[in-house]
Amino acid sequence: MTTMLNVESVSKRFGGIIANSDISMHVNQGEIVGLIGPNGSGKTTLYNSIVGYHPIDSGSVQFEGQEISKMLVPQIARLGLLRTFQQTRIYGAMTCVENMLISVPHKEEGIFALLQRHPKADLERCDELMEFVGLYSKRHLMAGSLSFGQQKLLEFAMALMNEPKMLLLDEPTAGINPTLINGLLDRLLRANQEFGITLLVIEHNMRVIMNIAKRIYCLAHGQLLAEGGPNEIQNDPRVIDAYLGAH
Ligand SMILES: Nc1ncnc2c1ncn2[C@@H]1O[C@H](COP(=O)(O)OP(=O)(O)OP(=O)(O)O)[C@@H](O)[C@H]1O
Repeated sequence: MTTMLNVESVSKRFGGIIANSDISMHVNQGEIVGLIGPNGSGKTTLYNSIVGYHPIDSGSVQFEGQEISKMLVPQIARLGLLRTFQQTRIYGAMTCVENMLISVPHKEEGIFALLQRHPKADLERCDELMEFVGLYSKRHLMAGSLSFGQQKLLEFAMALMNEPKMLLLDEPTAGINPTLINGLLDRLLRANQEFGITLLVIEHNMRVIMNIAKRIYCLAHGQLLAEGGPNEIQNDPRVIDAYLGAH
């Protein structure tokens, strides 16, 4: 198995708060791996450290064997490693198609040039992905008129526009109704199987993460608490304690 993402002894503090302490983990090519932990355990900080949102204090992050811990977000994105956010980041006053088109970082062109030019390949890919996430009939509607769950699907499609090799998803199902959750889960699995995209998924919904991830890492108080298969993790007394202790 080829290691796609390798995180070695990563630490990050904010003033007196140790958000990540000596975290090591890896994700193999083609895997879906879960990242869980109570609120404030350091999951989002770890994502930000991986994709270059802030410098890490110590440790190493490698993507496909290349050290990326000193690189900036756009450089890392160009290598094919992207993250999504807990809160959707779409422009409500633009159509779904326009949101899709501006999500592709184009050759230093301004947003207006990009919207006028509509590269054909991008438009075709946009249509395919709108179909893929089930939003084709809504593609010319303002993104702000979509339900929250549909906006999450749009955001997922926007990430796919960049043809990532690996996506870090931050609570993809948060705030979505159960019917749409199943639809989103199905899309995540298909993106993994059909497009070959490796996934690391932060998720508070245990049913979801236990269903899609083959391996799960659990953080608590900024440290790696446990790693294992869904059953192992579900029955690990340290994980149970961390969650019970957090409520
Ligand atoms: N920019 C920042 N400045 C100061 N403290 C921060 C910053 N970002 C995160 N922290 C702190 O680091 C710790 C870990 O936070 P983080 O957001 O990574 O946890 P999380 O596991 O993602 O939580 P949640 O599940 O609630 O999103 C928390 O104590 C948080 O307050």
